[in-house]
Amino acid sequence: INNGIIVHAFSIHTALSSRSTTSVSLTRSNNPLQTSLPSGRSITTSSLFSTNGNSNSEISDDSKTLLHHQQQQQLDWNKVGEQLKLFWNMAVPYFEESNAARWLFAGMIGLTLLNSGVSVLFSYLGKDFWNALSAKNTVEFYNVLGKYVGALLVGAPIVTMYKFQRERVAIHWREWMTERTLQLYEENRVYYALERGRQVDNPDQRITEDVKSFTSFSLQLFLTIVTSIIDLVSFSFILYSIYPQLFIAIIAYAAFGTVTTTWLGKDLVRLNYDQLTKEANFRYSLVRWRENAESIAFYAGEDLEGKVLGERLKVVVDNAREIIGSQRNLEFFTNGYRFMIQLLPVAVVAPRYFAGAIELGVISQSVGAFNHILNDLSIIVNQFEQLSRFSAGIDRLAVFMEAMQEADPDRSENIKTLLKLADNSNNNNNNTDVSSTATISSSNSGSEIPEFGKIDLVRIPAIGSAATATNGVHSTKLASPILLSMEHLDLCTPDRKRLLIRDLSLELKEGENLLIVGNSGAGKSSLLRAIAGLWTAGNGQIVRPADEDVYFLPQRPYCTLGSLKDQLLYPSLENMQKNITDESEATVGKSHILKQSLTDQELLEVLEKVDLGELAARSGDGDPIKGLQATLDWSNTLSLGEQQRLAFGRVIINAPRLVIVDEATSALDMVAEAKMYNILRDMGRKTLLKNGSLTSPGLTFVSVGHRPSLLAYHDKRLRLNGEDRHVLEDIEKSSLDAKAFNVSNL
Ligand SMILES: Nc1ncnc2c1ncn2[C@@H]1O[C@H](COP(=O)(O)OP(=O)(O)OP(=O)(O)O)[C@@H](O)[C@H]1O
Repeated sequence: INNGIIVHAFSIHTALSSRSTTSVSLTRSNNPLQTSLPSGRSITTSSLFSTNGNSNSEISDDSKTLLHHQQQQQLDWNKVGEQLKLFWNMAVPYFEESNAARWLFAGMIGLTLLNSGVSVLFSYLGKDFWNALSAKNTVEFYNVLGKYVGALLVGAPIVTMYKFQRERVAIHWREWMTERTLQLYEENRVYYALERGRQVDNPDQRITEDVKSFTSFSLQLFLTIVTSIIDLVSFSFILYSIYPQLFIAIIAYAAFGTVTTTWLGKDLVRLNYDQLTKEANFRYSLVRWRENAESIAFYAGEDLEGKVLGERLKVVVDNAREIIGSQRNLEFFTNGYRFMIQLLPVAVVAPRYFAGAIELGVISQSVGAFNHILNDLSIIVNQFEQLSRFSAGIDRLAVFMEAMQEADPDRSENIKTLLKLADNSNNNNNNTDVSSTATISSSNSGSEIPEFGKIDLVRIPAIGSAATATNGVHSTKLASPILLSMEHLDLCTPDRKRLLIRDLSLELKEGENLLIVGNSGAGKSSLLRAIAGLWTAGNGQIVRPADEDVYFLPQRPYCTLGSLKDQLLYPSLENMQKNITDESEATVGKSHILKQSLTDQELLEVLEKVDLGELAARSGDGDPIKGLQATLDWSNTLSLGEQQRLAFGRVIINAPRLVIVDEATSALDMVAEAKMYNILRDMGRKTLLKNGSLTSPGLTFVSVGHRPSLLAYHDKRLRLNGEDRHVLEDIEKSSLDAKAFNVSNL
């Protein structure tokens, strides 16, 4: 049918020519080289005829904020101003900050102007071409043909470079914006706050797809508007000079098209927004399945997983069906609207042609000019679907930016400065002084406990002035200083609905190791989260060493993507130990700089100490040094016990002052557990210096655990019994031998 309409348009063209004119094909392209043909050109109509396959169709999940925004996702003209402001705030920082951006952009504008110039040039050449042809003026025909070829040689590279430059800007902008967003996401543990606070769905999707479509479509839209304005001015002159009445016809037709399209497509914005979310939910289920493949296989849970996936797929497909239904309704109109463009100007001008007032070339030129102008005036008609997706994308990005800002209250209050300041506030979470940390935003609904505020977390700067650092051990003649203290600590869950610990005060000197025990759910791990600064809801104060001096050993160690060596150094980076003075220090923060420089041989000794001596050789097919560089899927390759021992190896390498151990030996037998704790205790031993003074212990640890055997390695025990009941007591070493393995002792 589509072709039929084109053929029909052809025959009209042929009929217009009183002499036998050659038929030419109709093209729809934004390529100005083609616009001289008596056909419709369109920068934008091509998108209407594309398959509308949503290339950026993904994203995810469910949250209150999301629902709220979805409800707002109707095409609402009052919202347009708000959206424009959001767009401006997110787009401007790039051009204000990056010099390269301004140059690239200027190049693109220059090429856009040239591109439009080529359009106009070909419009005139086209007119002459058709006139010569219809007049059978051979000399003039070959003359125009020659000019045509010359113009092609100049025009073709311009058109090519114009597109290339546009893509260059899009990639550069995307890189800049993704880096900024990632920086905001990782700073001050915002990624953790967002995850726990469940403020936004699928940040991964927002950082990848939403940023990408934001930058590329913004440019496309901008260029469409610029070329439309240039076209409008240049072709209006042409058209007006041909026949002023055509001008009035165009304005009326474009206004009619815009109003009708907006009305027909009003549901598409919301549907596109939903589609992004639903696609991502579907994809996320598959990722979760992959990540938990073994557990699901043990449970034989594939039926259930398959059912969940099937349900999510159905939701995706149902929404997609609604979208194509809406698109169909919209396209009934837009396709007809577009084909009318071919006929309308010819119908208006034809009587003058039949009367002999104008030549065929003038008709051809008027069709071209009419098409240009109408397309310029019909941006909304032609781009409606893309605009609706773009609008949904702007909203998703803005919600994300706002959530990142809320997750870290010290940040600037508006998106524009947020994006700009991201660079300057780099790594401020690694300050050693008192600093606020990521706040878990609460949903602020339900029964919050009103009197609780924020726990004050004080990070003591690393020793350096009062005592001398020597390989992670410092000496002092004074009594051991306090390493960890809590004062009147009240700890709530992040939603502030439950009080887990009330009025806890304790002091832990260097070298004094603390064991935290209590029933499941009593708040043991939560207390560790508060020490880490992950949970801040409550009252009171926690004083502890700076981030670079604290190391956390969770029950399930995280294995990073990378080599065996990367696993050992984690979270330090390999090159950090080699060159800590270069610019990398500025970008990765102190806690990622190793305090000691270790050779591969020394790393192998560390593996030996944690009973993983053969792991390197095994991974390197017999060559342990090669094994250190081996990259495997470590979390699925190593057993949990091996991963836990590897984590103790990390402690040796990272040489912290305070280690927080959260059931980190749960997968080990008693002998291995003893070995790991003895490593920690050895690192904590005081040594006698030549001047007669004792060094302070190099390492202190706080453990959470259920096993009675753990008592032997600790000096104090904190028993949490829920809410305001807790007991802190010294562990009597003398009484341990007999009771150590008696469960009731805990
Ligand atoms: N993000 C959260 N929001 C609200 N409540 C939470 C959150 N995370 C954990 N909790 C609740 O806080 C309580 C304390 O959890 P925590 O992990 O500290 O227990 P635990 O004493 O370490 O238990 P276990 O010995 O089983 O590991 C639990 O009841 C848990 O359900």
